[in-house]
Amino acid sequence: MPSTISTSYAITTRIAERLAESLGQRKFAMWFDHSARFNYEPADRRLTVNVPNRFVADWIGRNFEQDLHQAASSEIGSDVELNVCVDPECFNQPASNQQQDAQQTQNPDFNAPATPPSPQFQTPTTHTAHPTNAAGPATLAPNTVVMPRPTSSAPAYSRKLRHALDTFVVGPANELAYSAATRVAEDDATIAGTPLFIHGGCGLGKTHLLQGICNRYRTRNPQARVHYCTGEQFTNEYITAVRTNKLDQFRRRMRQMDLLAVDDIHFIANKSSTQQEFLHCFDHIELSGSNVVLASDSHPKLIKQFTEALVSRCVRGMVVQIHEPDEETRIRIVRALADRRQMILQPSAARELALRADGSVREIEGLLTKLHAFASLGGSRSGGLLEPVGHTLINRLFEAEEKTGRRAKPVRFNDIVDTVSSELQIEQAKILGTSRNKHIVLARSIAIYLTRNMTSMSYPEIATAMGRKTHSTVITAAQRMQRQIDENAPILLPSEASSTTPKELVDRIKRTIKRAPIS
Ligand SMILES: Nc1ncnc2c1ncn2[C@@H]1O[C@H](COP(=O)(O)OP(=O)(O)OP(=O)(O)O)[C@@H](O)[C@H]1O
Repeated sequence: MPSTISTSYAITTRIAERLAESLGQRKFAMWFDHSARFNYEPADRRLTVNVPNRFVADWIGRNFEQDLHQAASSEIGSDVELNVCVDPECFNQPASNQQQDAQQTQNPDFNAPATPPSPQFQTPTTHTAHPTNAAGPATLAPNTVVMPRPTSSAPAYSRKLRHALDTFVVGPANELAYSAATRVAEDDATIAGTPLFIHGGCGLGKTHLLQGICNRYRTRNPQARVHYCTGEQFTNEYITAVRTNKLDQFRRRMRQMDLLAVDDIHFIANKSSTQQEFLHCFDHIELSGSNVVLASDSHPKLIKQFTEALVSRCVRGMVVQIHEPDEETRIRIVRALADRRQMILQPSAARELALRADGSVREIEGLLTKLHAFASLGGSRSGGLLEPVGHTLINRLFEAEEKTGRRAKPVRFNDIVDTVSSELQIEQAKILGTSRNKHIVLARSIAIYLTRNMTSMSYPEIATAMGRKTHSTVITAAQRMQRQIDENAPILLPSEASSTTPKELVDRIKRTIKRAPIS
């Protein structure tokens, strides 16, 4: 059994337990025990609740959305996407089919070349009121409804898209993406029919922008047909349509959209038939002057197994990247996210958190959730209630995280130079020196770029650490590295057998630095 399935199983069990605790056993038993099936997908931080009919979906959506969110985010440590899906079949499946079902999610495309639909879509799905271990026979536990099960149906009730453009904090790293998003959302006639492709690392706000676009578009055009889904949901909807002989309906619906937003579009990369379907849909929408907005973790040209046709459609529109936010933006993001949780942070605490949290905004979110819990656990009334959270509490949180090994100590300049030196097999003295050899210059630029991104050091401080009198060369090096990452032209290093790209190289070194044992 793939470990992700058992992990997901364990997580959904705990989420259900938390939910039962917060709702009370009676309410939980009434609405979830026999009529809900949970599936958590860690990669997407998405919790799907499968229910047998629309009535239950609506009820759960209206009455328990907050509790579900609360239960899931306290378990995961950050907010999750929540879907409530009607899937009657899910409640007819014998328990023995569950493992098969779970394994079949690993199948990348339901109708990979020239094969009939895979059994995934012929096998009836399972229901049991109790948690079932995907690895073996059902184990019964009262009042818990958990079963890791893939989502194979389109969400019938998708909770209201929660992100708005107004709550997006804009800074140099994301202003281009934000401005493009605003133009699409406001139906700017000069870009009608021009697709928008937003790409960037994990947790940097792509979903936020896509949902924000849909929400604003809908507010401005209440009659408009707007559809937001992930690449995975698009795939599932398509597969379901094929399986149920409703392909025509699916096509009509998708192709008539005024705005189609597909998040994590890379999900369809290795699925040839889904890609083809999406391409036709894309063409129809574009030709009618409507809008397609896509998001992915990479530039379209770098998504492996994207067909040439799809890449060309994507790149002829607006392709914009979101970068990791700079220090000032991060501080504003910390404040905005704290506001969302009704937490009051002292200014120095917001700064401290912004400096110590990792690159992604999701990381900041996770820390705020923990901070909130930490404050309550400590018996303090701060952390969202009455007293502002200060520096001390944040230091205590980080100390606790370091002790339990959940967080490495802050990265230091020397750690970075050390790692760059051993990864690229270039002596530290050379990295800190003035040689213009192109590989040494690259190593130096990477070290500077990562120091700027992974530590709180300012450019003048980095210059001093590098033994430079002024910081202008340090800024140039960081900018050059950013340019190389954006262009991402392959490079061949003497220390490597095959070529790599600057992004891959920088990400790899970053991961090594993060994995380094706490010294
Ligand atoms: N600039 C920002 N302003 C306010 N909130 C932000 C910003 N960037 C990210 N966030 C918040 O951080 C969280 C993660 O963002 P989001 O889910 O949009 O990231 P993502 O780029 O789609 O990540 P992934 O690729 O992992 O799906 C969300 O709660 C989002 O609201």
